[in-house]
Amino acid sequence: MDQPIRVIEEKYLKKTLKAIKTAIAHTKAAIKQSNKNINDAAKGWDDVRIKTDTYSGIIETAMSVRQQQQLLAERENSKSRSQQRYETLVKQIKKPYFARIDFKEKNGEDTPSETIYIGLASFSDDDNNFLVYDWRTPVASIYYDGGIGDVEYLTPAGPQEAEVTLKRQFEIEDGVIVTLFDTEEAIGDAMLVNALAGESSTKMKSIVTTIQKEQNKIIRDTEADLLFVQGAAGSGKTAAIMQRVAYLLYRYRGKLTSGQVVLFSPNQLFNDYVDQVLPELGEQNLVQMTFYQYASRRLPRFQVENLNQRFEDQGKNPKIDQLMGSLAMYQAINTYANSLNQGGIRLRNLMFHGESLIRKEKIAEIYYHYNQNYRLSQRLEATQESLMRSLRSQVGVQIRQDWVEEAIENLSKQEYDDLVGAGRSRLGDDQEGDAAAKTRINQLGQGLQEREFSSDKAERHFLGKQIVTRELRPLARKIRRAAFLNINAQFVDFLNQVPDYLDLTQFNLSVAEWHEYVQKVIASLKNGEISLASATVYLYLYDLVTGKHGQRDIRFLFIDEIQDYTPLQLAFLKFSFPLAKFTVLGDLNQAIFTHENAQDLQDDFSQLFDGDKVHRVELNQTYRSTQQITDFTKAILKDGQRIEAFDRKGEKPVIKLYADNQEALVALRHQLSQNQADRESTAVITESLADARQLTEQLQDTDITLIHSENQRLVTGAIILPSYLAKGLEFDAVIIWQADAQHYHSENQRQLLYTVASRAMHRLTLIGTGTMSPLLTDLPQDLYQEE
Ligand SMILES: Nc1ncnc2c1ncn2[C@@H]1O[C@H](COP(=O)(O)OP(=O)(O)OP(=O)(O)O)[C@@H](O)[C@H]1O
Repeated sequence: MDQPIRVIEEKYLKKTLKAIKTAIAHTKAAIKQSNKNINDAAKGWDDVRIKTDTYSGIIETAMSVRQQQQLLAERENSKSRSQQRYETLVKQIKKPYFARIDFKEKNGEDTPSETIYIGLASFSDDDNNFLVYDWRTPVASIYYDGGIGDVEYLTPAGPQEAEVTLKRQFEIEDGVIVTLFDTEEAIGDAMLVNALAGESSTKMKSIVTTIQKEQNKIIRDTEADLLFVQGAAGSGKTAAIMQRVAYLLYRYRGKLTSGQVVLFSPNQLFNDYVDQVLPELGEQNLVQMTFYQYASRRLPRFQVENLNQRFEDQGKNPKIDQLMGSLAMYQAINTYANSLNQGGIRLRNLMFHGESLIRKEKIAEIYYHYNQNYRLSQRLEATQESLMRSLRSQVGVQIRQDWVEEAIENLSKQEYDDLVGAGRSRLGDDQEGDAAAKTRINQLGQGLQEREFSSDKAERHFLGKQIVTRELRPLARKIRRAAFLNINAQFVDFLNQVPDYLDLTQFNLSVAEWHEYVQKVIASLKNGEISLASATVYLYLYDLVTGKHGQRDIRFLFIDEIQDYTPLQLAFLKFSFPLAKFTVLGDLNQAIFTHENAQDLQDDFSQLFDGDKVHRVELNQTYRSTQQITDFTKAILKDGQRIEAFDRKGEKPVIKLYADNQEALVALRHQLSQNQADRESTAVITESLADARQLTEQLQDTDITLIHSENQRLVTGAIILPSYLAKGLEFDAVIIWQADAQHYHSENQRQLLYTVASRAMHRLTLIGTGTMSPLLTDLPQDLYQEE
């Protein structure tokens, strides 16, 4: 029986490979032709005649330059399309598909059975026969959603029922079928076991061949405005969202580009870890950033609190942390900003040559003389226009001032030439083809000639005007950038007024405690430092005052490790990306920053969306770790019962406690060599960065790399890293350093311990001194070995 199946399949593969080969040859020829077309088009530059004598000549020149540019762009586009296709085909010829399904559509009629093959991308031959279907096509969903029998899958026209009669999985390497087997399940366990058997790597891989049904739901959801995924550590949240991005880019191809999809990730290391998945799936990478980067980029004058500082500082005043990140704070900012329509805007004088040219009182008068119905953004815009008018009228005033006379006297030859036009850049010099440049050329006439003046007075007037305009330009820029708003003062004013805008007692805070905190914030602002919590308040207030509406071009926003965000941060992101559909993923049990507050997060955030458009998916099956490690880590949690381990056997986690640090270090060295001998790549995870640094010192003579900053690269081989940098990553073997009562003693660290322990795929060792951490003493003893 086996033989004929293999023969049939080999025949189909041969036919497919042959067609792909032909397509490769065609595409190669197309690329060659495109290159030739581009060269031909480039020659067209020789025919573009530059005429600058007359205005119509200039326009004619600009038009032919533009035409020429368009022609080239079209040909470049066509080349890059062919090149992309070529790259896909080259991948396809190695592994054209990974599955086959035979099914009948159930639509009341007696439809014939269909066979389709599923691969990374679709492939059709010259006669438009689809030999392979992209895994993202609606029909391919059948493969992921069920076993043999009836399945329902979603098409753009609505749900469709089908009866599946065969599911076959393939492993094809370099165009050769290595294995093939039929399965009755959704995704055969054998395939999954195989996929999970590999070793950890510094780069995440795609899971396209073994996507699970629950994950498929996440990947293909296009209805939700907010898709909330709660999933245990290692349940494939990150893997699923990378697939989802690839799916969305396919589903909305032509309308959606990878630049319109943004992922907020826990740290830079994580960005580095996942950056191969999309290229592997034949798509371009999305925009990835951390909240810290987002805030820092927008606040270049401040040193925003980084991951390490945030980790070390947390919990100093949990009540304040909770208040600063709450939705009550979000509301307070809204109400406060609204009140600025009546009064209270903080402004700066507009300074010119060391004196205030337009005083802030005057600006305030302008700002508030507009209609009551004006919104803050309109008020600001109208004020800017009015200030620009005042500035323009200043030209006539300033031109008569002594400083202008002096400036004219002191002009060097070069400055003079610059002002009167000689040596100024001309159309084409800087590729600038805008109307202003054309007009300038038109006015200046041809060549590097100087302007002629009818009299000394006219010359003086001309020069004076040029000088004053030049000097006033920075001020004009300030007005356009609304730099007359004193946003620092506004922020502090808001903080001072917080007790009037929200109920401090709800957060168990007294007014005195609050003001003490505000003083600290002011002191750090003076040092140019701002916490992440304050930065969020600051930016939101700034956006409301300046009437910013966020980035409207972003269509999909992903937030990984959402439990580390505050409700305010999320509300702010919703405001900042108003047209984006949100996919947020997290594990409330891994809340290493927000702790128990994370539990309310889901509800808080959902409030901001239309209830019908909020979808929730829970992933409880874990894939990363062996059964023994998952059973151990889930027992660390108080309510980890729902987490299900994947049936993959391994060693039990080992807890090793020693009398002193010296002995513990000896054991650590021993474990490191053992792991190395067993080819298990190891991460030694410490609680803090200081601990990681100290340990690295102590292991100086060992081949081990300290990962101290998120901007580093992950390397192969043994590494040491602090807990907060391990988020989202995984390693063959993990050693938790100082896993003892002295270091992991507080209930607050339970989630941290769970997070770090759940990074291990095959081997978990906990090494400490003294007594066992109280977070572990309650664990059933059969879940671990003690040494
Ligand atoms: N369907 C699947 N097929 C094969 N491997 C899978 C599948 N789902 C998840 N995995 C693997 O399981 C591991 C954990 O996945 P991932 O990192 O996405 O989990 P996570 O939920 O984001 O975890 P954490 O919250 O701990 O960061 C990865 O190695 C991933 O490739």
